[in-house]
Amino acid sequence: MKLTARNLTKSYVGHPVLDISAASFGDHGIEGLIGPNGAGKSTLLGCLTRRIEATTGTVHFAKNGEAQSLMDLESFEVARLGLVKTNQRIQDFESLTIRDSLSMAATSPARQDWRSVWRTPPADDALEDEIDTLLTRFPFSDPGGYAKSGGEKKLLDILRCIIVKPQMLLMDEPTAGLPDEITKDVMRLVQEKVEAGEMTVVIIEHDLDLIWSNCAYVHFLSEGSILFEGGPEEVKKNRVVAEKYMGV
Ligand SMILES: Nc1ncnc2c1ncn2[C@@H]1O[C@H](COP(=O)(O)OP(=O)(O)OP(=O)(O)O)[C@@H](O)[C@H]1O
Repeated sequence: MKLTARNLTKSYVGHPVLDISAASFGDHGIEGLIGPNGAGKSTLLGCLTRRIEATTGTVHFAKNGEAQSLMDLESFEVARLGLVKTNQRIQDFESLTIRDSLSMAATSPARQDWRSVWRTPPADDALEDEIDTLLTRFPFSDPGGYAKSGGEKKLLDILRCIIVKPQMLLMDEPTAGLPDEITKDVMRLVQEKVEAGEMTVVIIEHDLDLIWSNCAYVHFLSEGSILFEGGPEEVKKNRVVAEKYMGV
């Protein structure tokens, strides 16, 4: 699957924050999207998934060689197509237990407003097994109850996005608020899914070690535009990236 954007811009009250002439994601397994604070990374992912209305431009999502414009879709319809984004901000999970939250995500991939869901989702043996496996691999302090800390809510958000079985997963700062060990386990799970050909991934992250060690391709965004793209070694050595981001 491939996600492409053309002439994509976003302005807030006449102030431009995004200006992408062309961008393409999905050819490299795990891709990184890096850049300074305020560069427009979250805005770009928001525009790609229709959570943010772009000022101009087009976004297409191609599956099996057939490209579909996303511009007339609501964000939940984009998720239904298999393009799913984690949340930078931690959502309120107080209305659903961890198990129900995972179960609901898996059975209702199109549903975006999880807080509006109150009923208990239907049981399914294979799904229950999958949830058991995830909860063994990622232990919560109260696995039969609710996600408690900010880190647990963040982890649950990521696991819900993965259990949906997206074609492409967009991760906005997955390490923020997560202990190092959990981050490593999450990245191992993501690597497994990517290597199995189940999904591709785009990661926004300021932890550059995570980017260099996981991403096969990196997009560098600065002041709303993609200034450089390439393999991690090329990006590390690039003069513009070094000057604008790494303070060299
Ligand atoms: N709703 C909004 N109204 C006005 N300006 C906004 C809004 N959302 C974002 N911006 C501005 O758009 C610019 C890009 O923000 P964005 O969050 O996309 O950057 P980012 O690269 O993800 O930054 P960070 O790495 O700090 O998360 C920033 O200058 C930000 O202040």
